[in-house]
Amino acid sequence: MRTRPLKVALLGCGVVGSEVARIMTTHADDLTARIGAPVELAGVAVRRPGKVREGIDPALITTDATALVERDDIDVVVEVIGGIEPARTLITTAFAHGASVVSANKALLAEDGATLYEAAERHGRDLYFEAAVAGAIPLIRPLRESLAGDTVNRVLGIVNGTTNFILDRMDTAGAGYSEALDEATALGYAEADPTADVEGFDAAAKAAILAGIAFHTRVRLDDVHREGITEVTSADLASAQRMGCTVKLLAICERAADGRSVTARVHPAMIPLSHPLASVREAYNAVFVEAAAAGQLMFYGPGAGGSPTASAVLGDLVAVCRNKLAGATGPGESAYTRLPVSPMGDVVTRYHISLDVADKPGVLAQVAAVFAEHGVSIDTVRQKGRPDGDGEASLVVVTHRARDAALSGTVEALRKLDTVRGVASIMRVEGE
Ligand SMILES: NC(=O)C1=CN([C@@H]2O[C@H](COP(=O)(O)OP(=O)(O)OC[C@H]3O[C@@H](n4cnc5c(N)ncnc54)[C@H](OP(=O)(O)O)[C@@H]3O)[C@@H](O)[C@H]2O)C=CC1
Ligand SMILES: N[C@@H](CC=O)C(=O)O
Repeated sequence: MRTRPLKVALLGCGVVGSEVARIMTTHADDLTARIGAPVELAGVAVRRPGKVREGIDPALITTDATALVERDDIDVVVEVIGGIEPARTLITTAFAHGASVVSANKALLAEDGATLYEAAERHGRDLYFEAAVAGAIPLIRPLRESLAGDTVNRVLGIVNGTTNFILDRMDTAGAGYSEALDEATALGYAEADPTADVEGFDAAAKAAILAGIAFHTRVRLDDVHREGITEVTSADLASAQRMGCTVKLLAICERAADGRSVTARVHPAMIPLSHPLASVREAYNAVFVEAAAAGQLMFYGPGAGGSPTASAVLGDLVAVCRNKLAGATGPGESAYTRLPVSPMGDVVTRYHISLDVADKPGVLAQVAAVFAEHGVSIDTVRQKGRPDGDGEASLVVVTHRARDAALSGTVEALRKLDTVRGVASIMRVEGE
């Protein structure tokens, strides 16, 4: 057992960072035993130095994060500031000054992971980021290490706790959208700017990271088709219930059948209540991984919040410290293939479309003809006249599997029909 402690610089002491610091203190002996050397918190960089931070020696607090990562005695930098800058520069500076890095920063990894991977490799340091995807759930390491000998074909799941919490509250408790978002924010699930959650940016960043690692290629945030939950209404949830479904924000990353391209997308989708993802409640996440030899694997657990995320950070910290003592580094950048990312139009799935139409003879045939012209086959149709007798009816069409581009063409043509007064909602149907 080495007695000289490994020194850790903590960048950020908010929801996640404060829990990392707490566990480092309360579990110091266990961490020492697992690593083979003590770990010491050598400095904590924050924006507001005057804020009271329970359990943290005020002498460790600094607002000069750059000076902290430039210290030559720092062994590991834990970056839990978030955002692109200054996080990116601080991480690359840390590598240059001899430290390995543990980060929870999915936004940065999805935006510019290549720069970080390259800097880590050039300086012979570790970059670990288990906490960046799906909170406490071990997912990055299984993909990077356990499944390294297999071929992953699909990754599908719920990877954003905030939006799952909101949809769950709206669906099961009849809560309003804003009320549920406020609750998720108070519980520490939401990003500093919750737009990242509700508009799907956070899930898209995670999808980019997952697709990159799963398919050994490079997928950036801009490559991921993204739709958030801001347009999901209680009418959508009620419609889903009538179909024996619920609505979830899904991240879906797929390798094409010929193995020559990939797709990555994030959008709300209806899934049957019998599907395991339908019972993922509150801020929990769940991810299915389908691999050629392993078959289907499911990963489930708390997807957000200070303590679950700190668990993943601490797991990485132990691994990185062990590597450091062994004079080694863990698995690095795995983007050894260059698979193109296909556009959303190439995705094939099913759709649930709600239309407001004129309630008169021939309308159904007219609508059906538009679907047929675009090669989109209809599975079921449900028409309901309005009780207020305003001459309009609600028409719900569920399609068979079709290309997204064909569905977009269909909807565009439907909007041009005089008898179609409006397209109330379009939602993909997954998991059947
Ligand atoms: N919350 C969660 O459930 C999860 C979060 N993450 C990721 O973890 C990271 C941190 O998230 P979270 O803890 O929720 O965020 P918070 O906003 O709660 O904390 C951010 C921390 O960073 C500090 N900070 C911000 N800017 C600077 C700067 N320029 N220099 C020094 N310190 C700075 C803040 O200081 P101050 O305290 O003074 O304001 C604060 O302590 C993000 O990348 C997030 O995406 C990942 C998984 C789950
Ligand atoms: N805001 C994120 C936090 C964890 O990554 C979420 O809600 O999932």
